[in-house]
Amino acid sequence: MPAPRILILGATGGLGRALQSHFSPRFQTSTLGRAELDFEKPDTVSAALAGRDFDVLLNAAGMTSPDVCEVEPQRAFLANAVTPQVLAECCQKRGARMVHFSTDYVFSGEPHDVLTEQDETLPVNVYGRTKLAGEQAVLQASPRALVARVSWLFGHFKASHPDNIIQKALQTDDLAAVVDKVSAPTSNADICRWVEQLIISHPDVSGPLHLCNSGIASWHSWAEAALEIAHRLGLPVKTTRVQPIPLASLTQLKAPRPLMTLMSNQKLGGLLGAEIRSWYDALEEYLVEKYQPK
Ligand SMILES: NC(=O)C1=CN([C@@H]2O[C@H](COP(=O)(O)OP(=O)(O)OC[C@H]3O[C@@H](n4cnc5c(N)ncnc54)[C@H](OP(=O)(O)O)[C@@H]3O)[C@@H](O)[C@H]2O)C=CC1
Ligand SMILES: Cc1cn([C@H]2C[C@H](O)[C@@H](COP(=O)(O)OP(=O)(O)O[C@H]3O[C@@H](C)C(=O)[C@@H](O)[C@H]3O)O2)c(=O)[nH]c1=O
Repeated sequence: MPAPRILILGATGGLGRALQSHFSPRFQTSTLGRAELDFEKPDTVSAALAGRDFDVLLNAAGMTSPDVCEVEPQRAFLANAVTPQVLAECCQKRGARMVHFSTDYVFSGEPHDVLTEQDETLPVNVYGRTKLAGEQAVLQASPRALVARVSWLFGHFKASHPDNIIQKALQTDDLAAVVDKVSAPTSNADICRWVEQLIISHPDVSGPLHLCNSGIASWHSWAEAALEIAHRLGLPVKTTRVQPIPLASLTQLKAPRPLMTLMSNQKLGGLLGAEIRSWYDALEEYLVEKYQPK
């Protein structure tokens, strides 16, 4: 079978840039940016895809700030649900496979065991509701699509919580992070490797699939882990200790956040035939690459 041609949407974002960087040296890859396809204009999708040759469409674009989605629900619905649906319809028509990225925020956050692909979804904010609507619309339009739910991303192309806390700790020892919110931090680089294996070795896998590193973290333990690693790497952080605070104390947030969204990666591990490494190991690798490049 010839190598699939890959079209990446959202290639200016954190995950999209990682996908572009991973796939472009290995596969024939192209991208469509906001100037060519505005996700708030679903009626332009068909024209934007015309003349594009691809076998796999990776959709990492969308309105990703829960707080912006909360105050712009119609725009969020267009970007996160309607346009993905039209993309899926186009993929289905041309026999292409769509990999659509979704989120742990489709779950309610109520106390629960680790969440499997079969567990009930019940988002608590507009972002989660529009992402869930997108999942359902994509799978209805293209049953062979893969809905890749990811959580708490980190990596080279966009600063996230560990980068922010390290930057703060270089200035001050007065740090706080939320302790009662848990999930699995996940490496963008690992997601790229998993997606490549899923595309090449599992062309028939479809439906929701949880793509996350192993282990559990709170925003607090994730922060302290990042600081301990940074300290070990010789960065002059002023502390490795972070004050634990409740999510309820972040009164500036416009969208409610779910508390417990830890997803099971058992199905992913079974498909790949390998243990999925822990978020801690993946975070350590990322910080070594960032602060001690070879
Ligand atoms: N970051 C995280 O922790 C998590 C992310 N996810 C999901 O993973 C995926 C990738 O997230 P992430 O990389 O963080 O996202 P980013 O916010 O970093 O990137 C979003 C991408 O979408 C594009 N985009 C946004 N609005 C539009 C629009 N109207 N038209 C065209 N393009 C648009 C952006 O383009 P531009 O540069 O032009 O703005 C950018 O390329 C998303 O589906 C997200 O829901 C799920 C769970 C956690
Ligand atoms: C981690 C953290 C964030 N914050 C603040 C910073 C920011 O304004 C706000 C939200 O932080 P974050 O952006 O990290 O969290 P959030 O917007 O909830 O991030 C989400 O992104 C979307 C795309 C997802 O799908 C989720 O899985 C999740 O990763 O909370 C704190 O005050 N303390 C903390 O410990």
